[in-house]
Amino acid sequence: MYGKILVMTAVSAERDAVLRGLGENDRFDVKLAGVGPVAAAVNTTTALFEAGGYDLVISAGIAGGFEGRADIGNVVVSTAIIAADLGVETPDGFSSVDELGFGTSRIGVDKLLARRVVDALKNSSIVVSSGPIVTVSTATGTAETTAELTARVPGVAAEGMEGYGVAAAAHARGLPVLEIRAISNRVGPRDRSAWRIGDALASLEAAFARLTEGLLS
Ligand SMILES: O=C(O)c1cccc(C(=O)CC[C@H]2O[C@@H](n3cnc4c(=O)[nH]cnc43)[C@H](O)[C@@H]2O)c1
Repeated sequence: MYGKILVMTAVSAERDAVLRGLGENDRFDVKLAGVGPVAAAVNTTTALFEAGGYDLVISAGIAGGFEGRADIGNVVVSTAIIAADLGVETPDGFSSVDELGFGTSRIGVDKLLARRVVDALKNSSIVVSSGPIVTVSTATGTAETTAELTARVPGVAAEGMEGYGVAAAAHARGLPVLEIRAISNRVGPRDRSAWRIGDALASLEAAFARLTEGLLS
């Protein structure tokens, strides 16, 4: 289905987990995006210029999961990639760039592709769900922001810091994009002691070990 696939992860621990999952597979390149949407957009653009011929770009890594949508250790496959803090604050609340007429904060995902990946992951021990994944420049750390995001983005499942940057770079080259995140923590009041990065990296590895079925068959 897809020939050559570029996977962008923020940090090397995520890249190594993805590579362990993929094993020997020369159809995937896994490169570092850096942390945050700007670094991700710049580094994805560079990767796409350095080596052409990609058919699909994937933003992958760990993420926060929204309560009731994705628990720690679960994997989330994006149905949309949304820059949740791209806009302005007004006395009446947040207004997105879409509402302001300055562009779009939402990059769509091929629904059939997302479904194929979810189905491939479901045939394993991985607990997988799908839904919008938001990208933020400042990770959520309060109940108030969590509630606001949940109200503003119906069905939001996970929060990361790179997806929209990777997606914008792919979109600019006319390439399809997907975000796949393994949950390390719950989105909400900051509690570093509750983070389970090891569990999330193990899920990320397991997901990429299964992924080839959904993408390449
Ligand atoms: O120290 C903290 O309280 C803290 C809270 C949220 C995120 C961080 C990071 O350092 C995240 C960096 C990295 O991990 C991804 N990630 C993981 N969980 C989340 C999250 O709940 N919200 C946003 N991003 C998250 C992110 O994509 C970055 O690559 C520290």
